[in-house]
Amino acid sequence: MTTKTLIAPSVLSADFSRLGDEVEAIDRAGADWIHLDVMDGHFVPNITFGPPVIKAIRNRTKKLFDCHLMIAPVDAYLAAFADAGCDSITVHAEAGPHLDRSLQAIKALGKQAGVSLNPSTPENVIEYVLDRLDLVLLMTVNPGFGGQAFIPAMVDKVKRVKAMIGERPIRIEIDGGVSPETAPLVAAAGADVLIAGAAIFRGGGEDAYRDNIEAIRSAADAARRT
Ligand SMILES: O=C(CO)[C@@H](O)[C@H](O)COP(=O)(O)O
Repeated sequence: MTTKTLIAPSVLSADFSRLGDEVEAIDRAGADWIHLDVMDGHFVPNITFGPPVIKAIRNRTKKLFDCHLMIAPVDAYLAAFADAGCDSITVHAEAGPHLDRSLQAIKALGKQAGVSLNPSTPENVIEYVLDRLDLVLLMTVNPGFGGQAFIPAMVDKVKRVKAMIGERPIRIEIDGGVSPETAPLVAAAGADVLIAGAAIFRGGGEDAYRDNIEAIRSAADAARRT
């Protein structure tokens, strides 16, 4: 959809003891969006943070807060995440029970609506909700943890989703194992937004984050041009 690849650092790999400072650092380092991984210890085998933490860091940047809800059930919590300052809210198709209802609720809250698919979930589950979507987040690792290896079979899925979307203004986001080595694969297949945690939050500071963001972006943009 976009001509330039957008980079969304996942704060899952940030230093949580200095989360507000880390958000400011990735903002200054060139992040396009700030990716927030919310995990409940039920839908995924890890627990992170919820609306109070998001609200506490909201005033540290003006960049888009891209909220990825790995929680089930989800509908009862959508308003709290909207109120906390999330700009886009993505729910998992697998979290259920009613994906179409969840997407309608997100739009009614005035937020961008996204759906995420685990690696094993076929893309056809989004066929009948495409017209409610602003983004599709394709997991390229199994959700729950940062620093896992990219699953190469997902490149074909990116191509299939790109074809399904057609001319609709829906962004494809990629999440898991994104690095300068894997970014070209998904960018060439049709990805618009690359989420990365471990590959950005290494080196421990703003200058390293800037280099890491630029390395992913330039590798992706070069692949898009070829
Ligand atoms: O949603 C998730 C994990 O469930 C991701 O956002 C990861 O946090 C990406 O981390 P890296 O694989 O880039 O380290």
